[in-house]
Amino acid sequence: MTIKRALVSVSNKEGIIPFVTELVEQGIEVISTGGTSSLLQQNGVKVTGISEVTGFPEIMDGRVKTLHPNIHGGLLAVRSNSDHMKQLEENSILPIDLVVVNLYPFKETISKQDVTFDDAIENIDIGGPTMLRSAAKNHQDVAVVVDPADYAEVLEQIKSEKEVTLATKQKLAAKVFRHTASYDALIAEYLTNAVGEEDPETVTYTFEKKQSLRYGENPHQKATFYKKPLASNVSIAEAVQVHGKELSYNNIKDADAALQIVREFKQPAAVAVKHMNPCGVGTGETIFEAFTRAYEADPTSIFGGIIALNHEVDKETAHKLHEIFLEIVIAPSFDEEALAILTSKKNLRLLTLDVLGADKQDQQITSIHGGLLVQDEDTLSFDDAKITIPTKREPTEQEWEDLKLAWKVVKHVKSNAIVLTKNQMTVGVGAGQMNRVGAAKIAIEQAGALAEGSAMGSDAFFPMNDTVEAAAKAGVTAIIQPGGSIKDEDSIQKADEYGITMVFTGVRHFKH
Ligand SMILES: NC(=O)c1ncn([C@@H]2O[C@H](COP(=O)(O)O)[C@@H](O)[C@H]2O)c1NC=O
Repeated sequence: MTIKRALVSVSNKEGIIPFVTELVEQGIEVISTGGTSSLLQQNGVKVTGISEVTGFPEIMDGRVKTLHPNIHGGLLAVRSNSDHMKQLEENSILPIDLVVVNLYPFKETISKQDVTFDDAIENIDIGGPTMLRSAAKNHQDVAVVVDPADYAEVLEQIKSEKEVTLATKQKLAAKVFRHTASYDALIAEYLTNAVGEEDPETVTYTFEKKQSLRYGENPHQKATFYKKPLASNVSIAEAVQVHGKELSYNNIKDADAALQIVREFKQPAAVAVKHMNPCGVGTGETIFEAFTRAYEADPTSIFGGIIALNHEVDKETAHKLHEIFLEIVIAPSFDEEALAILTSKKNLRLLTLDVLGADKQDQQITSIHGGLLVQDEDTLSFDDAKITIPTKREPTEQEWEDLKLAWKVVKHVKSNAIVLTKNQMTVGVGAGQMNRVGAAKIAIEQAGALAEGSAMGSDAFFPMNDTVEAAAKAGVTAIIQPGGSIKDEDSIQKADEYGITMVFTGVRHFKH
């Protein structure tokens, strides 16, 4: 169907002048609203003002300008329905065949630091989505363009065929409903937060495509990486890749895990992650010291690992990183020499991110088959107020340091989790076991001789005293765990028997 009349009303005016100029050159009548029409006319493009069509002025600061039967009748009439066409005629309404609309910048408005509630509300577009929806519903007869990136294709078709193909109109309509749904989702989220509704009856999250991925967890799985529209937290989605191969699906998940761990530390810290679990965590006076410890924690598992560091990478650290095969190094920055050293590895992915930036309390969304689970993120770290020491012996200063490290790390290890630490590094990590003593045995075995004099962290309480027994036999001298088992007394007695000091945190850190 030949395109004879178009309606153009855009907030993002990028590319609109040449596009509409060409539409007019194709003999199309263009109707336009206030700001859009002024811009076009100033640039010599002849358009019909919206009020000439509606017979109404634009009122209430633009709240009502296109919301009129002369517009929506022209958009919604089914051209093959003789009744619809008769009604158009009876009411002197002319059909509109092409709609070019993009919306008030709600996302950009709410991302401003000093945005007021009134400002946000005023940037909720009403007339725009209404036209988009009318046109998209009637896409068989009407072409609808919401994204300036589609101007070229639409123009090309109009120039060669005087119309837009049904296939393109269908594609554009689907894009419109994705767009309006996403637009409304952001408004819903903003208002839901504003009124403090914590358990809404429906959730409508929206995410924007960050990149297509070559494949998912395995090569036969398709995958895409989507990000939140507004960056509020320190996220791998906001990291800048300065070198190396494209990130893979597994890289993104592992880097996210590494980031969450390294953010636990203010002093220089390095984290090596494999398959979502830390295989080595080290802290130190310098980032070199920290990374050396993270490496020595488990020189085998770090191979092919993801490294997150919370301070700038210097030359010395870069040399050390360069010696190993790694997938990713993520840090706040790399100094010039470090960058020169690390970029000599063609495939090594280097990412920069303000690792220690501020985070908002966020929600964690996990998908299951047929549903979603939503919870607050586990942001609790060390809660001094809940700490008790039920054993006879209290930790020494050194033991406290080791215990705190074990507690910070074990929180990020898949349950059941046991972590052994000693002198600012992890020496054993037992992850994802179906029983706690099994996780302890793995951590102890990995630590070998380093288990002697180490501290043990457990993500949840000990249901029996067998883990304390295993720890004692390996030479562990201090334990930190939530407490709260009905058999706590057995574990306390066992610890006292071996002279082990035990700290109860009163907080559990399951991670499934
Ligand atoms: N209220 C209405 O009737 C209405 N009709 C179109 N708009 C929006 O007004 C904007 C364009 O305005 P202008 O052409 O005045 O710059 C577009 O983003 C469009 O989506 C409207 N504004 C908001 O609701």
